Amino acid sequence: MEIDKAIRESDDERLKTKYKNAIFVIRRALALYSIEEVAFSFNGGKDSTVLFHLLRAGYYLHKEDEIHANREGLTDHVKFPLRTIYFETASTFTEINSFTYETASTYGLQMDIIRLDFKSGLEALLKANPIKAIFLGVRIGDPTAVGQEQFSPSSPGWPPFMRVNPILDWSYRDVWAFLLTCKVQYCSLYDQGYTSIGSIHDTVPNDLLCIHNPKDGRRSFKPAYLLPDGRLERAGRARKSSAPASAKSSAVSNGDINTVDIHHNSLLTASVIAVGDEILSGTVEDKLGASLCKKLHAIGWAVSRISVVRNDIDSVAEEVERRKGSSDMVFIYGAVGPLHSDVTVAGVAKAFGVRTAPDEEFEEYLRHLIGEKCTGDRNEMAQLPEGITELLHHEKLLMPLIKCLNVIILSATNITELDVQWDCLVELTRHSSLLVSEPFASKSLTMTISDVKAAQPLSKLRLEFPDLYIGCYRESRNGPLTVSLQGKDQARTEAAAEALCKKLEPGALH
Ligand SMILES: Cc1cc2nc3c(=O)[nH]c(=O)nc-3n(C[C@H](O)[C@H](O)[C@H](O)COP(=O)(O)O)c2cc1C
Ligand SMILES: Nc1ncnc2c1ncn2[C@@H]1O[C@H](COP(=O)(O)OP(=O)(O)OP(=O)(O)O)[C@@H](O)[C@H]1O
Ligand SMILES: [Mg+2]
Repeated sequence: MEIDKAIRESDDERLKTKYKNAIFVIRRALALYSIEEVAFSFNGGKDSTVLFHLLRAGYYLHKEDEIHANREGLTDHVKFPLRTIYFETASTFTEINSFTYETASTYGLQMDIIRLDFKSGLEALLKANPIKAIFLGVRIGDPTAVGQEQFSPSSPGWPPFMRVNPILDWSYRDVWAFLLTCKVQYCSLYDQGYTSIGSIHDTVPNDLLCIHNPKDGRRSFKPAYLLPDGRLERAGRARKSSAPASAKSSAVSNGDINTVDIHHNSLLTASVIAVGDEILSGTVEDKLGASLCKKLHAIGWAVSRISVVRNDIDSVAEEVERRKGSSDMVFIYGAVGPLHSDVTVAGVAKAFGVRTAPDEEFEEYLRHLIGEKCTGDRNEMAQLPEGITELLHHEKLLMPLIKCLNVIILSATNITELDVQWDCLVELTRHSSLLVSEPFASKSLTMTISDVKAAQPLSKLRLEFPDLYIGCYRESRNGPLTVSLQGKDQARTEAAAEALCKKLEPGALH
């Protein structure tokens, strides 16, 4: 079997391991389900092309075992019997379409072309066929991989089947190592700078592969397998899902996968998460949370929640998962480092459903900082969430800041370190408008009247100024009551202060 032979003859040990594991998953599925009960979801993309050849190899090996044939007994051209499903839409690239059809004809695939959306199409397919498991070319780092394992039942609300993901743990580099080692055909778009292919409406060649010809000013693109950093595979794709709370996601073709075009007029919200058993036991007092709130407020951000969680991956993951969806930005600190209790980075990875993987760039920084003690694969600190991490460098920082989509991991352990990291962050994100927001216009009034007397005028004020935040606090039960008025419009805050003064009896204001 030519695929199996090509991998066996290769000296790429990593590829061999990935291949072996994927074949194991495929053979496991073929042992669990009959051929009529499995299907292969093929869309002509690079990942499904890899999966297709793995399935051919896996099926061949499975068959070989099943009939106890010697190698001569089975020819290389064992017919591929898996039902293959292709969801075709009007917005599919013609190159993808023709590659899919050509592959089907070359290998004699029994292909079902479905022209419905995924869910309805799968419902119809399952009604008409006894399918129990579907092979997919989903990889960790794909947005759709969140929470998936090699065998994952379909989501609630979807028709029931097992999703089988043999290449879930493959990296971008592994995919290209496989396609090139096995010398198999792939869709021509990948030779034109496309690195991940969606619909014609949301996909462009990856700018990181762009070459400018200085003579005629023309742009051309290098092939996909030359992309130096696989984490930027989706840089040619428009961002869709998981946009932060009030951020308007935008198509990105500038190579920065994490760029988010924040809508300036809306109120931006942040969550702050501290990680530390010692804070929860009262051994250590958390000062960073309050400082971060002050800093965020000063640049016009509203902090919607500050929480403290235990040094435990699941506790961190659970909190980050909740906050990353409800806030525009999440700031997390504590438990960053190489100790057993330093679980923040892993927790963030888990919240995004990605694994942690060694980051060469980060490792280089660590090497400078801690020298040779920091060795390749044993260096836990160099493991960062794969596919979603951006390192923010600043000359004043010994280590770059870690940004995972809308979560910023701060390594500061005290106020002085936090001040430095914060200033660098603000400076770094100034031009990308990441943190830019209208500052708050605030006004404070101190009143000497009782809460009972203040209640009614304040209630009325709230109805008149629903666009403002009206807060009250007192430093002691018998002391004065401070009313704070905050909004994004100076004139409105002034007007509210004036309106409140009018509502109060003379002398009530301090
Ligand atoms: C065979 C197959 C099975 C799928 N099963 C699920 C599922 O169980 N749950 C789910 O949320 N999405 C499921 N999807 C949808 C994908 O997760 C995802 O939305 C789609 O592949 C993304 O394509 P897009 O980037 O073009 O939107 C399935 C898709 C296919 C093709
Ligand atoms: N239109 C479709 N028809 C059939 N299967 C699909 C379709 N879209 C996605 N899939 C399944 O989902 C998997 C993941 O899709 P994804 O777009 O991430 O990968 P790909 O298309 O194979 O490669 P690329 O990342 O280069 O686009 C595919 O490998 C395939 O199994
Ligand atoms: Mg694709």
